[in-house]
Amino acid sequence: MAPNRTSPVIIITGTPGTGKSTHAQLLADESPIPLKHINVGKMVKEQGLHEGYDDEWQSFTVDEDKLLDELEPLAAEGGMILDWHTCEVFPERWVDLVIVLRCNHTLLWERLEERGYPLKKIQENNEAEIMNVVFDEASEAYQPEIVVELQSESMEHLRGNVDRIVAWINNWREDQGQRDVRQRDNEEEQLKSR
Ligand SMILES: Nc1ncnc2c1ncn2[C@@H]1O[C@H](COP(=O)(O)OP(=O)(O)O)[C@@H](O)[C@H]1O
Repeated sequence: MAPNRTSPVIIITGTPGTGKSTHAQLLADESPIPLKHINVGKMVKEQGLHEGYDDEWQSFTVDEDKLLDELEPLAAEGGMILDWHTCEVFPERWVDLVIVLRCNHTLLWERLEERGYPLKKIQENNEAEIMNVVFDEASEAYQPEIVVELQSESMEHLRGNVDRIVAWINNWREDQGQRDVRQRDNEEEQLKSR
């Protein structure tokens, strides 16, 4: 956790179609403190943070250095939801909570088909979901206690997940407040003992 952040940085990740943007938007609307929803894929495209378009995969090849430079000041400030299908590029020091959304693969297939993805892209993503690719990546990149897996198959899941994250934000603020008080007390003690 960065020492001076007054608002957390939350990653919402998962295979495409698991519900990242839907969760991030609702969370941004309902969070007790302002959180900026950053759809990283959209940002890469709109701000040209890429090395070109890959026709085979129908997606942009991300320039990670450019992306991280762009996000660094926002991460330092805090108060942000990073919505992306991958997460291990973000430095550990940036991140307070990682939500990995999960979805039954039959349902995921339908969602991606509805989105008009080519068959190859649907198959690739479906396989990634079955093989736990995003969860494994998140678990390798961050401390296990900040990585939380949540099902995203129904509106009840969506509602419950956002409520849980809001409760987590309230706890985080409380912990942060207590830490600030302890830090102030320590500083006062040190001044007195000089
Ligand atoms: N928990 C959920 N219950 C029902 N439908 C959902 C849920 N999460 C997402 N969806 C639907 O699935 C589709 C993909 O969601 P989206 O948020 O765009 O996924 P992602 O950002 O992970 O690609 C959308 O049509 C959305 O309405």
